[in-house]
Amino acid sequence: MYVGRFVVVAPGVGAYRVSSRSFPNRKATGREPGTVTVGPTADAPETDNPYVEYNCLRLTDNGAVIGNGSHVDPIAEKLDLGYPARDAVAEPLLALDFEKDDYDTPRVAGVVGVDAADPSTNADGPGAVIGTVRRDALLVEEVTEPTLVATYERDSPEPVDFAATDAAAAASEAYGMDLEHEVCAVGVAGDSEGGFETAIFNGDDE
Ligand SMILES: NC(=O)c1ncn([C@@H]2O[C@H](COP(=O)(O)O)[C@@H](O)[C@H]2O)c1NC=O
Repeated sequence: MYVGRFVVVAPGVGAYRVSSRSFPNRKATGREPGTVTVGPTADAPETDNPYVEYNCLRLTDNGAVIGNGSHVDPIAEKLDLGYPARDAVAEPLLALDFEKDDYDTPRVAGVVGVDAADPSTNADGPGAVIGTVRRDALLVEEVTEPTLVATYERDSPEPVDFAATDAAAAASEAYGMDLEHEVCAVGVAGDSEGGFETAIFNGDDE
């Protein structure tokens, strides 16, 4: 099955995977501390598609954000400002809406290390929030078990088997899920000092 990009979050751990039919020549790169960017590899054909290069992971003092586009940055900014995680996810998703491409591609996002409703406990974790905006819906919810939402087919949050508890395992487990056209994945998990660890998996031949 092809589901496109997807997020998995659970309390204290999360992963984001790029799967792509149209733009497979991409990788995830940690360009600066606390930020991971998806972008083209050196051999990728040029494109003017505005949706294929973006920050897919941002760490804040109030939670870690993952997602499939430019909404990741304003979600991180709102967490930094102390917004409840539910609102930090919902507002940018609603403002930016689904992508204006040939597929009305939904935006998907997850935050780990948060309380959904009370910003004063955001940094204490280990809660998680997942969200998506589609042409027909805005869905944002707190989760207590591993939950997946994808751009296509599996486009409402649903429980998923996900065993990883650290960042490296989360990235490789998401990359290895039996869903077509895997490209790269990132993982994030709370660490023992109240911060986050992150990992990137660009496939076995990186
Ligand atoms: N975030 C991404 O990595 C991403 N990659 C592709 N898209 C969009 O989704 C469309 C379909 O891409 P694909 O055939 O690879 O699933 C693309 O034309 C582009 O508008 C993306 N936008 C949202 O998922």
